Amino acid sequence: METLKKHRCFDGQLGFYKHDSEVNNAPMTFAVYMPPQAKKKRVPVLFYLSGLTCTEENFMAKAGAQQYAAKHGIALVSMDTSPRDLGLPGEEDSYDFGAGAGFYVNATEQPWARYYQMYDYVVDELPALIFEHFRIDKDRVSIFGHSMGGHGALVIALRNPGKYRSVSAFSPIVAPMHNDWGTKAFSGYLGDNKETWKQYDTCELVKETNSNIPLFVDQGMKDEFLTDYLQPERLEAVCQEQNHPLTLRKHNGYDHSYYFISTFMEDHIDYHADLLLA
Ligand SMILES: N[C@@H](CCC(=O)N[C@@H](CSC=O)C(=O)NCC(=O)O)C(=O)O
Repeated sequence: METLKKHRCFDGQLGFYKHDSEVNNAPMTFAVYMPPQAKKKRVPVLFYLSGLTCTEENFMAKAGAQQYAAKHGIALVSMDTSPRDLGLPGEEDSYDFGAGAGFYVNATEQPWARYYQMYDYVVDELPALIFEHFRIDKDRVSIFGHSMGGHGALVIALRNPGKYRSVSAFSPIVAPMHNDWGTKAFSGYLGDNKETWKQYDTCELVKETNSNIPLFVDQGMKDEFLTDYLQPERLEAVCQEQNHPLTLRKHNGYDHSYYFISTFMEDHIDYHADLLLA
């Protein structure tokens, strides 16, 4: 693991790192914020999954989360949204597929399958690396994310009952099987058999999961992607039908940006802190 840069931040330390990912067969970058409490003891950790086009830095630079993580004594981890610079055909052609758009799936289609194993990366490989190198309590782990990363966080929590203490999302893509972002990604990474897509679709998983983990979601009602890509009404309907616990807060006037995310970041960190520090 190579340290790229470090910054003191709210009396803790924010570091940017690079390592050779075994599951992705490629170098990956990630960031870790260690709160001041970690100087003396192991701390819980909150993983953040970013949206389309993001690297690990968007969240650390724009979300304003470190001040709340420092207050509660929680570590934050963010990671790049895909491997990069692989030279694959089409890798850089669009913002919603290939580099910056891994969709947190394990690709099965060529040429992506060898490199785009982002589900396994987030669920297994990166946590193992983090637990080895940082003073973190591996039994107190939560997850959240934004947009494509909100989709990733919800899917990962629903598919891994007991692994995460809590999950939340800003403006998540809750039904990728039913919009152009999701169908483009899933057909490219997973192929045409839609049965294989269901394991990565939050609304489908709510019907099947053994997990009863509550879903905490914030959505801006002036979000430019609301109707065509985010479709929170689908999550509302399926959670009601399945009696799955959901808190969906709708915020008038807010868009899809990090201005929205930073506005409600304190609520999300407080929510996770309640469960991580219980
Ligand atoms: N049209 C834009 C789309 C990219 C975009 O809006 N990305 C969002 C996430 S969208 C869903 O996953 C984002 O978080 N951007 C980074 C940021 O710092 O705001 C484009 O072409 O870039």
